[in-house]
Amino acid sequence: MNGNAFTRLVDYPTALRLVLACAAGSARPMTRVPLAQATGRVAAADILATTCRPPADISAMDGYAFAHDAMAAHAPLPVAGRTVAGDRPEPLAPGHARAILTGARIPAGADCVMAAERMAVVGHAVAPATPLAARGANIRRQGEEFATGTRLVARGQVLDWRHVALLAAQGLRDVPVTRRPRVSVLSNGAELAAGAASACPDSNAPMLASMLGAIGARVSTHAAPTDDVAAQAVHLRAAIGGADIVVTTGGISVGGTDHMLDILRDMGADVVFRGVAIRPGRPLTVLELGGRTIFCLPGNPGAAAICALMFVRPYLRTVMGADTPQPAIPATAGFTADAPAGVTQFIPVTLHHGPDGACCRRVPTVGASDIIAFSRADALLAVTAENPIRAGQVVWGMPLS
Ligand SMILES: Nc1nc2c(c(=O)[nH]1)N[C@H]1C(S)=C(S)[C@@H](COP(=O)(O)OP(=O)(O)OC[C@H]3O[C@@H](n4cnc5c(N)ncnc54)[C@H](O)[C@@H]3O)O[C@H]1N2
Ligand code: MOO
Repeated sequence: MNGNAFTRLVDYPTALRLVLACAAGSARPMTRVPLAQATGRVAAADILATTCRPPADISAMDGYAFAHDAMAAHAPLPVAGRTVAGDRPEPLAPGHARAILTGARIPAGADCVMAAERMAVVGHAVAPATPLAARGANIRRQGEEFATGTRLVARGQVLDWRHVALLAAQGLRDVPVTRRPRVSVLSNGAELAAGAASACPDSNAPMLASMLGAIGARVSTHAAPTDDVAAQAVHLRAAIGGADIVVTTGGISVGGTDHMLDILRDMGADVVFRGVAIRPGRPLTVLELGGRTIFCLPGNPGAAAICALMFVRPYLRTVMGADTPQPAIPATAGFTADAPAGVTQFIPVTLHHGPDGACCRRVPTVGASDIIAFSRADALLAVTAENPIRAGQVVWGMPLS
């Protein structure tokens, strides 16, 4: 044992608040990316419409445009020309109709469109075959969808196909986004050395690279496959160099080979908190060093996953400027669960379609070392002594992917 015992655990809400406070001081600078690469990136500025939509009055139908009064009084009207999408049409000659296609600008002088299948063609003229449509019918008015100056995308929006469509329709080719934070992931422990007597493949680094890369981080992975303090310090320094954020796993508990905290303290890091009242994941320790936040996650893969999901992921979203919260999914609990006093317990669940909407079932887990439970689960639930889960109650699942 060493002098790094978990003497003052912070509770989960406090730990999350402290982590997000660290993130608040390190907002990312801006860059521009082509729309095709914008999915998952965070808008770095509000984007306002430079043109309204539709940009002019346009036809909603393939058919005929005409002046309502003229058609009411003098049908059939002779057809003069055709207007298609992309044209700038000549004004309509008085007393005439114009063949028009969907999306085409309405010629000046026309104030009504009827679909072709509702019109009778009489020689070179057209007349309604059904009751005459109302004045203004089948015309999409200029700006009816949005006006010039409308905010199309808010700063902090996580971009997806919906925003890509909107921005592309404005003729934009790229979009201002926050830069991707560089995250160094470092796995610690002599058991990770290929030649170890009882070698343990490193699953934490690939897991974290996958999880954090998926939300936009640029992740590099490092290994300190040793329990030697000096050697671990060398690997840690290499991981810190060039990174905005460092995430280590292993070597953060109180065992004789758990050196991360001592090494970081020797480097001058300030401890933000040491240990959180969560299960699994209690050893999570967060420090700040030279403007970087350093997350020391427990080595147990299940515990490392929970700490990354519940702390590193929201931290990165905040650093990237995302202001939309991670969506949570409501579901009816199909089970009962309690937690000990003073602890937030995270339990994996599956989500199903039930008779009254989504319902969830508990996934069996052997605890912090478990790596298969998450692959069978869809979401995590938080349980406390004050907020136990009772069968039939609506709970909010935090998605795992
Ligand atoms: N006396 C105490 N012992 C422990 C405590 C405690 O409070 N007092 N806390 C326990 C808890 S909770 C956890 S979680 C673990 C965390 O310990 P460490 O963060 O120091 O992790 P290690 O001991 O290095 O490794 C734990 C476990 O995970 C495996 N591991 C490590 N790295 C990887 C990796 N990259 N890929 C896959 N698996 C990895 C490692 O082989 C160990 O089996 O401490 C408890 N002990
Ligand atoms: O809290 Mo540890 O992370 O359970 O095994």
